Amino acid sequence: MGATRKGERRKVDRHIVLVGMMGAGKTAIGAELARRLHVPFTDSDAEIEIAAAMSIREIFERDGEAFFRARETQVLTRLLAGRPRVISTGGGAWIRAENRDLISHRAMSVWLDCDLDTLWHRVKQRPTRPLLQTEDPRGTLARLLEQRAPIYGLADLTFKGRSSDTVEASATRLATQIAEAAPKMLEKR
Ligand SMILES: Nc1ncnc2c1ncn2[C@@H]1O[C@H](COP(=O)(O)OP(=O)(O)O)[C@@H](O)[C@H]1O
Ligand SMILES: O=C(O)C1=C[C@@H](OP(=O)(O)O)[C@@H](O)[C@H](O)C1
Ligand SMILES: [Mg+2]
Repeated sequence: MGATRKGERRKVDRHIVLVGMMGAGKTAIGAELARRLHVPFTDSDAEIEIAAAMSIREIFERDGEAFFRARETQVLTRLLAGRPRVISTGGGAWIRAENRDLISHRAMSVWLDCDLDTLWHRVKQRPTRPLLQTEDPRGTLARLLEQRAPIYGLADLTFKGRSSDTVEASATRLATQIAEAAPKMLEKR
């Protein structure tokens, strides 16, 4: 059960899975959206880190990306089998066809679509993303965005981020957009 506003109880009968590029705000907006809908929130990267007792960066360094991707699919499988929640994925999760199939069966997928400048502004300070530890991280981000955008576009819903919005404002707008797109899923009790 959930509520978008005080006194407005809703039932959430499917997972909501956020996909999109690094820095799009999946982790930040996902947590806020879950609070609003009164459902649990899980970030798949955080789950992988807890299970491995290592940071994403350490996992990439020690075991490589292929190992990380296998753990990511395992974690998503487990989370999707549970009760409805908001799940924020890592930016590469939706790119794997196997994960898209898993997610599509059990969830509404939402692409947090953001322009390159906004993404870069948000990720450039933080050394936590191993894929951006390159000579030209902005160029890497641009290339990944170009390659991945058509695949993110396969998500059930596209949410256009605005650089001027706060996380809270984005979560409010996203909750409204989801309710409009899937009124049955967020039915008022
Ligand atoms: N409108 C906004 N939407 C999303 N994130 C925002 C916004 N404004 C500022 N931020 C900040 O940008 C960062 C987004 O990073 P994060 O949520 O980790 O993205 P992702 O999980 O998609 O890589 C966070 O630090 C968040 O607080
Ligand atoms: O785009 C990607 O392939 C990745 C995105 C990261 O998550 P965020 O999108 O939450 O930064 C994390 O899963 C890992 O560094 C790989
Ligand atoms: Mg994240």
